[in-house]
Amino acid sequence: MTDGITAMNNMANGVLNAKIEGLGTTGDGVFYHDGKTYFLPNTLPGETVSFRFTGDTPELIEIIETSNSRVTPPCTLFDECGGCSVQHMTLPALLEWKADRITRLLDSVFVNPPAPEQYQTPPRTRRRMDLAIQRVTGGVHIGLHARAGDPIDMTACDVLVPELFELLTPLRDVLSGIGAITGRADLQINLLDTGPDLTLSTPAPLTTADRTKLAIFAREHTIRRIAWTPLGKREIETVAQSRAPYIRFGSAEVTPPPAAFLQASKESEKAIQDAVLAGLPALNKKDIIVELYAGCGTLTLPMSDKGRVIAYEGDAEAAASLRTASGGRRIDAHMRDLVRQPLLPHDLKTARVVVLDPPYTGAGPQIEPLARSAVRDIIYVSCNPAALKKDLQTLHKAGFELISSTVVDQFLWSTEIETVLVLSRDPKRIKRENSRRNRSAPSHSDS
Ligand SMILES: C[S@@+](CC[C@H](N)C(=O)[O-])C[C@H]1O[C@@H](n2cnc3c(N)ncnc32)[C@H](O)[C@@H]1O
Repeated sequence: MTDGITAMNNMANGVLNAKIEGLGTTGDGVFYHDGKTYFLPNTLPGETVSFRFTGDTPELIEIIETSNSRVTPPCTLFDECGGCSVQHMTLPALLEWKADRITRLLDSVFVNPPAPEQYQTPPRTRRRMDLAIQRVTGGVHIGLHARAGDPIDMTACDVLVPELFELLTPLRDVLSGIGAITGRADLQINLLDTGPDLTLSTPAPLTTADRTKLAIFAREHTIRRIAWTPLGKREIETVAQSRAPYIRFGSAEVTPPPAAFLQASKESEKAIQDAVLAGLPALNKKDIIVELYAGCGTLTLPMSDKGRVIAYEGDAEAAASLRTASGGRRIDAHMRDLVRQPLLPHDLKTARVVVLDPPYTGAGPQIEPLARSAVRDIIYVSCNPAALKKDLQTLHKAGFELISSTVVDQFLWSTEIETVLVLSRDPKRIKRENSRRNRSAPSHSDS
């Protein structure tokens, strides 16, 4: 037995027992044996299991003691389709696990950080999905890329918003007749305020007949836009458009480019926007908010009611769509690659606050100049705890403390974690926040 962990060797036939001690970043149960860490899919913290090694890989035989957090996965395709790695866990327990992971991360960077607020998007609210299309005898299957091997046809889904799930049936029909789908293809679906927005990527070019079929499909299903790209390339062509599709951010209507980045659900988008707006320092309308990685304006447009936003985004089309929607508002939208050309401390001189929402890899070369700048307040929206930790360490070294954080579970039944962090190195704000926390902490006499 090692590491104080239970890995109880017992019986004949190489059968061993182990206690699951945690959940790994991909959702597999973690146990320790002979000084090594092992992962067992479909097991949960606190469970006692029996397993056997095949080579160096443990294989689950039986769950001997079941966790209270275990439930029967609601979806009939769980374990097959490649999504939802932890549907055998209750949603409250999963949110608690996510919050705990962020708590431990924050504890490793800050001294006595405040506990995170928590938000979880409801089931069947996912409005953005990248789907794999596979030609099969007699038609196509539509499923997830995440699955190893061919996609499983998505005949059930507790994640996707019903309007998009219901569209899969007619989509199978029309895509079966598309000649350009000669093998594996790709379909990005975004649900905008004007309805579904589709981007199809195919291995062969669309024929004239394909284009006609897609245009008829768009008309019959009131889909405002269908775009097309050659598989693996970025040249996007609109093949059907009745009117400009749009999504509302704040009071503005934005027409995003095809396959644009959107937060996973309308509900989680609001939770993120609310956490960002609540975390802004007191501003007057002339104050400058510098926003990095602005996308099409999810945060930009609501923030422009609070101050003047100077927004930077690396994708030219996203930046252009934000610029078009910004007309008449206090927003300057710029296309800029912040890896190749990060903003330097002197570019940030006028910023009252910086809001950043970087991609999965984190802020990379942008974080050092941000830390060296004179900016006092930062709001960091993160979709990757590992990248976040690295960036927070740099910011903490430069004097930033954590004012508050919010964990947003927007990818249900997965281990993905979105977090909004409010940071400051303004001594007055830090002091105010500490006093507020001390006042609201339960005193000993309350207990
Ligand atoms: C997580 S998304 C956030 C977008 C937006 N804040 C939102 O909530 O919709 C990250 C954004 O960073 C942009 N991005 C990725 N790499 C970049 C780079 N090197 N420079 C600037 N922007 C980049 C992506 O195009 C994407 O819009």
